[in-house]
Amino acid sequence: MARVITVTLNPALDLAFDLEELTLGTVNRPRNAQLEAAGKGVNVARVLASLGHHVVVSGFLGCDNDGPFQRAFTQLGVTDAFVRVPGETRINAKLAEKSGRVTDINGPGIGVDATQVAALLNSIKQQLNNEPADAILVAGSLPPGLSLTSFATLLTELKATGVPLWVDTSGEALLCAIEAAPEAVKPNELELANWAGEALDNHAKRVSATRRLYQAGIGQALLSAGADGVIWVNAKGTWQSTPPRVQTANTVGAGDTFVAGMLHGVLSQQSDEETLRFATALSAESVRHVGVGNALADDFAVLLQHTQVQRLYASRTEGTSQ
Ligand SMILES: Nc1ncnc2c1ncn2[C@@H]1O[C@H](COP(=O)(O)OP(=O)(O)OP(=O)(O)O)[C@@H](O)[C@H]1O
Ligand SMILES: O=P(O)(O)OC[C@@]1(O)O[C@H](CO)[C@@H](O)[C@@H]1O
Repeated sequence: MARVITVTLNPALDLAFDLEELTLGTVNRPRNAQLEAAGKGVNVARVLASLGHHVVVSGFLGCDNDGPFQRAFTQLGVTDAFVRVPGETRINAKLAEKSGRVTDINGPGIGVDATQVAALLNSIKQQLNNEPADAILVAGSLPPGLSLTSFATLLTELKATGVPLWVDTSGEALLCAIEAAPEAVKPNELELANWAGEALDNHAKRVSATRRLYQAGIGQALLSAGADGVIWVNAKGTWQSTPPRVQTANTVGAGDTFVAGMLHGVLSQQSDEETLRFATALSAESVRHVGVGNALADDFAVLLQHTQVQRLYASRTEGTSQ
């Protein structure tokens, strides 16, 4: 089993509401409400730990409400290396309607300063000194106070440790991450469109943009496009997957489940086809309920069977003019 350090710079307590239908400007009374320790890297850690990997969770956590995180980390059996900062970690509201539509309200998060960023880097390096890691994942948005320049420096320092660096972020932070050329990035369609400078509204454009992402120096270029599936470009070629049809209840955490599934396959030396099939099926499993995907679901073998995986090109240049 692998050892992975997940870094969530801006974690959250996710408050998931299960609504028949959201009506703006009125009192909405959900059928259920659930509060859970989350944030992208924490979600990835949940999946990796459930698959038997050793996980160190890191990032910034507010001192004043870290109880639910501590309880979750103990239950998951992950090592808590979060740097504590004064104040409260944000609470993000997730409003899921019966139709499958989800509205996210994500707070800005707790502010951090340069001293705390330096403490975080030292703490991750300390973890690496204690025991080597097979991958570092940096996931989610940047908290207030962490500038793009500091983020770029953090990524450069993490990359310099020699441990494969995976990044899943959005907006300006994604552009910054791509500049740093980590081992892997996993934008969704809108996020990659922002980098590509055009809407990725058809298959050909999605494939072409993901191949350009690979050419920009990303070893594992991964584009997720919801129910339309995934494009994956690496040194061995270009792959496409399509998830099985599932009843969508809550899509929050689907991308995180997918990233965790990919890390699991790659770090377990599974074939590319097996890796992509597993990660795609697991992320489809996750949208059927609140929370991350569960590989122990009764019908997981059926989901795997109904996940389509196809190799589009055998090398990164096949099918191009290069
Ligand atoms: N409606 C769906 N049906 C089946 N599978 C889905 C659906 N939505 C998402 N998935 C699976 O989850 C993966 C990730 O979803 P998506 O592209 O929406 O990521 P994301 O936008 O990063 O998600 P997140 O909400 O976690 O930020 C998809 O590639 C797909 O495999
Ligand atoms: O505001 P960010 O950091 O971009 O995203 C945070 C978040 O929406 O991502 C996870 C789902 O992927 C949730 O657990 C969490 O609330």
